Amino acid sequence: MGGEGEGRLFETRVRRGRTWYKLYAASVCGGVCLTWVYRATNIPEIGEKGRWAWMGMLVAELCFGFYWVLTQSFRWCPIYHRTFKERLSQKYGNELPPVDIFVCTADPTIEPPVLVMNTVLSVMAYDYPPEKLSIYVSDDGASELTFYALLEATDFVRHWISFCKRFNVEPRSPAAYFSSPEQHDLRYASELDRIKEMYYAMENRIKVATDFGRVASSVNKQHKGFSEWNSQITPGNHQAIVQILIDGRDQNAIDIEGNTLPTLVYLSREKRPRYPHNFKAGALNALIRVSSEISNSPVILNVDCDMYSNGSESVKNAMCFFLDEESGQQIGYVQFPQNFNNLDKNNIYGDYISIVNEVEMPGLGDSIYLGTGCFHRRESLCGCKYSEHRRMLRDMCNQVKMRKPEESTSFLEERAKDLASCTYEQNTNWGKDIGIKYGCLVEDVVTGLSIQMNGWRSIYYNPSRKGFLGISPTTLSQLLVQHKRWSEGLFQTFLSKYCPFLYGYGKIELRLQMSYATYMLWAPMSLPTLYYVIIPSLCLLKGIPLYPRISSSWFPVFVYVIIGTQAYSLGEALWCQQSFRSWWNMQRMRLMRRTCSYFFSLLDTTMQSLGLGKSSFDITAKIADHEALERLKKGVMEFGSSSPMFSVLAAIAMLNLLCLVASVIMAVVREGFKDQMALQFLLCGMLVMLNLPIYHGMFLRKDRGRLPTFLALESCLIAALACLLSLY
Ligand SMILES: O=c1ccn([C@@H]2O[C@H](COP(=O)(O)OP(=O)(O)O[C@H]3O[C@H](CO)[C@@H](O)[C@H](O)[C@H]3O)[C@@H](O)[C@H]2O)c(=O)[nH]1
Ligand SMILES: [Mn+2]
Repeated sequence: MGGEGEGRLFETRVRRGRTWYKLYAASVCGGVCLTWVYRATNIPEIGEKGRWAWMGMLVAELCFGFYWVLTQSFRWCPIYHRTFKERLSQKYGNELPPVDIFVCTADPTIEPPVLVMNTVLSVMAYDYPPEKLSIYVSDDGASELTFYALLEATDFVRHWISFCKRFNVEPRSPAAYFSSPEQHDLRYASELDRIKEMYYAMENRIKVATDFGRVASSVNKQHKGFSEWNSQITPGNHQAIVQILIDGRDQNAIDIEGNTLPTLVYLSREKRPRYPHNFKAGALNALIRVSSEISNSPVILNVDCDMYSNGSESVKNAMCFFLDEESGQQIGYVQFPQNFNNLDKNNIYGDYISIVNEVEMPGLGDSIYLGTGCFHRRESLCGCKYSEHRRMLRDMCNQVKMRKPEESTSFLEERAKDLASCTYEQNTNWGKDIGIKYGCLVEDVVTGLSIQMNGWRSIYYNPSRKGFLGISPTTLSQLLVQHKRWSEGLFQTFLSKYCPFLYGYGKIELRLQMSYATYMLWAPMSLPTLYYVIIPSLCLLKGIPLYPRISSSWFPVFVYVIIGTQAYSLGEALWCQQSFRSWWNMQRMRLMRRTCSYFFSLLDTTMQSLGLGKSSFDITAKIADHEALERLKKGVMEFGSSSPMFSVLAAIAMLNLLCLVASVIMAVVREGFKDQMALQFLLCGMLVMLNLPIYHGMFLRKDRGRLPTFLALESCLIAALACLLSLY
């Protein structure tokens, strides 16, 4: 898309070394085909032992093979973008288009107001003309504590913005900056102390209120906005609340150096029990409408409340794409990667975001919309088709917020409330053709896909300084629940009219269709995985061979496929600056996600298609208790609660342990080691190794994060029963 040339604001490069990769991929592909041939030609005769098990293996391996082909879409032709910010300032100076920034929050207990406020402060301090920034906070929790935190921020930000700009500090979330190891410059030590003190005093006031559960009555009088809260308000039942906390058009809204401040708006859309609120998608759509009334900027950035801005140049970077004269017109959105600042160094929860960011996403050509850290052109989000666009973005560069005489702040607020009412969307196309799509747990992915279908291109941009940092789950059950929600949403999308192969056919590249499908098929891939972690082990116990013997000429084929794919994935992890241990943990978590999250989401999807049950958006917690954090630091997995998912995990772990131990005993006591069992033995052994933290959590640990005792008993029982049943 981007290219050489003086005037270009960005360039696009293709990664080198692809020929080697293609040779490798072709050889693995050949290997996989050969394993299929072996399976198909060696099925035991009718009446022979293991005929069914064998056929199941064939089906599972066919699934794995096809899935592997899908994953090649990422690796075939990865591209990278680079922006030229100097040229942007040469060309446009401060004449840049205005930007609306949306921050979503939904629950003051699991998303603490201080966290939300830090995210808001970080985006208010962007290195961008402040009069062109408007920040909108959507609070689905309708919490006066969140409102209070923002109110506090309106004062602090006057100092913070000028501090950031004078000393060019990064990152610009105060909490993150004060705790970052980045060397603070001694030249401004006294200023730093002063602003730190101011921040912590404010943080303390907010925390006191948060602990108390509501704001003090003295604070209550400080702002008219508090009058919206009365004892009847609950998150699910309240009127629309819109408060313009800072009006950028107001002459008095200035920082301590006299520069204009960005606009800041608090919004809590109306909610009533009888009206579906459509979770985050509904919140974003209300934001789109409310912002169109107040600032109506042509570019929109949306972030989750935990995703603070870590790089103050992100807006300018995004503009390099939108304002590029050759291809900028067609770009519908620019997605920055998700990154996390709370990953432990051993990576016990096998976070693979680095692989996604460095390897998979660059391979798409375009980008998937990931729900946070994404800049949209307003038109693309509002359902306009690419060819229909009229105004060029660069013509909007001079658009500044002008106060029309009749538009007082309270007048705007009243108008905005109508747009945020729960009846507004009735009999409209909101959630269908306009705005974020409804009815899907991964509203972001579907919305991105439909923007691409409307003819817009998209950019995945991964700068070396990470643009955004958020919080990833810190307990195993949080993580599994989050993945369940994703895989459920993704699979439902695959089954819906948005299936990339049908919906996207002829409209987006095959490679992109395949990449979408790779994620959307997580849920059904749980079945072959479950088969593979149960049946070969049971067959090992029973003495039914499922793989070629060591002396067979098929043996090297299997070994090549196994070692080839594993070594490659290790190489990829190392290339992404992960350690061996981190890679090993990723393998474990991949297994757990597949056998638990994906399996449960498959079950739920099936139930729903039978008309039983309904999916819900379980918000990911952004806090953890102190003890649990200590364990995380030590690299110990947190089980804690007893979720049904853990029963499956534990049962599979016990089953493999039993099969391994029993087969070792039998080999020693009875017939000696059979060489046709070698690969099965290896597989079972590997599974036991991967499951070590589960045995540890069941039998050895005493802390509160261990697996509950009854779960240990239950899993032993199930595993023993399965073994006995398979023997007879
Ligand atoms: O009714 C709701 C539910 C959630 N949210 C907000 O949505 C964001 C994402 O929720 P979170 O529970 O943190 O989701 P994640 O597990 O982090 O979700 C990832 O996946 C989602 C799609 O499932 C995307 O929308 C998110 O941007 C992406 O970070 C948060 O800011 C929430 O406050 C709302 O505003 N209203
Ligand atoms: Mn999140």
